[in-house]
Amino acid sequence: MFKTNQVKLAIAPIGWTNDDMPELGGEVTFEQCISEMALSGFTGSEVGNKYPRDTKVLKKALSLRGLEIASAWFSSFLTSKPFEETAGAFKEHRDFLFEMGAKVIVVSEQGNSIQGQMETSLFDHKPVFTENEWTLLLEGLHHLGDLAAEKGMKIVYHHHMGTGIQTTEEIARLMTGTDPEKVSLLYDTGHLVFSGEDHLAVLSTYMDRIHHVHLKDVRADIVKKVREEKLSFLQAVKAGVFTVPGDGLIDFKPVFEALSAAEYKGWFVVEAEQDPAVANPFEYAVKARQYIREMSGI
Ligand SMILES: O=C1C[C@@H](O)[C@H](O)[C@@H](O)C1=O
Ligand SMILES: [Co+2]
Repeated sequence: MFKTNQVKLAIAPIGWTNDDMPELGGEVTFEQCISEMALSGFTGSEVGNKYPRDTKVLKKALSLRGLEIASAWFSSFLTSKPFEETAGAFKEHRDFLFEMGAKVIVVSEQGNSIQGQMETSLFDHKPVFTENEWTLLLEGLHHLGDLAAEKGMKIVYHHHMGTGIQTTEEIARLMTGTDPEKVSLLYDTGHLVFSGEDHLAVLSTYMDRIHHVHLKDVRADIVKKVREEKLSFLQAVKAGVFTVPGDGLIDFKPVFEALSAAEYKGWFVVEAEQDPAVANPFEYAVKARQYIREMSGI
């Protein structure tokens, strides 16, 4: 299906230690995490809070295990703080990723976000941007795209539950309001399906803007529970709303077929945050690796 030199397969450390709730997997070491990633057959990783920030140290630890850095998350506050604050932090993050050899930078707007609030009902209190916030966001993203281009890199925008860019309509406004040369899209199956969006329609509509993919599956019974019990995003994660591809309700075959037909080039990142005390991350990484091989040939 895919040409093997055009796509690569990574896994995010969030299944081992969760940066949004560091108590989940707090006891798991950096070495255990990256060793298990390599042992389960992945060749890349995103960056977690236990990863050394010294690029020489990090490169050595990763190359010993045949791993590369695919990208890393960046929280922008374009709608809620002066642009200079986001720009300063972004440049530092960009330079770190550039040094690590990554080509794309994951950006998600966290102004007014409720994703980090433990008690806020996800489906009742999702932020909706005002016109002024839309302007700040779109202009700010163009500037971040320019800063990324200084290093030959791209920003890939991460739509996310509990933020101002979650639904199909919000993604559409973001895509039509930004220059494709400056702002690309990160496609995250789990967030779209959790939100109730048609993930295949989003994929086909924005295929030419998608330059990074997060592969996450969703447990249908937990989505129902989150809606009925008005849980927050973090409570949903703790309850097990996300899992690895092949373990939830999403059929990944059409996702891979569409991306392969469009000759997608870049990283696929398995990203399935759940409580490592309940879902052993190594076991789930092996399960994901096997399912992806069966579904895509990667
Ligand atoms: O890419 C991601 C990074 C996490 O911090 C986030 O909460 C998760 O859900 C996600 O998709
Ligand atoms: Co993601």
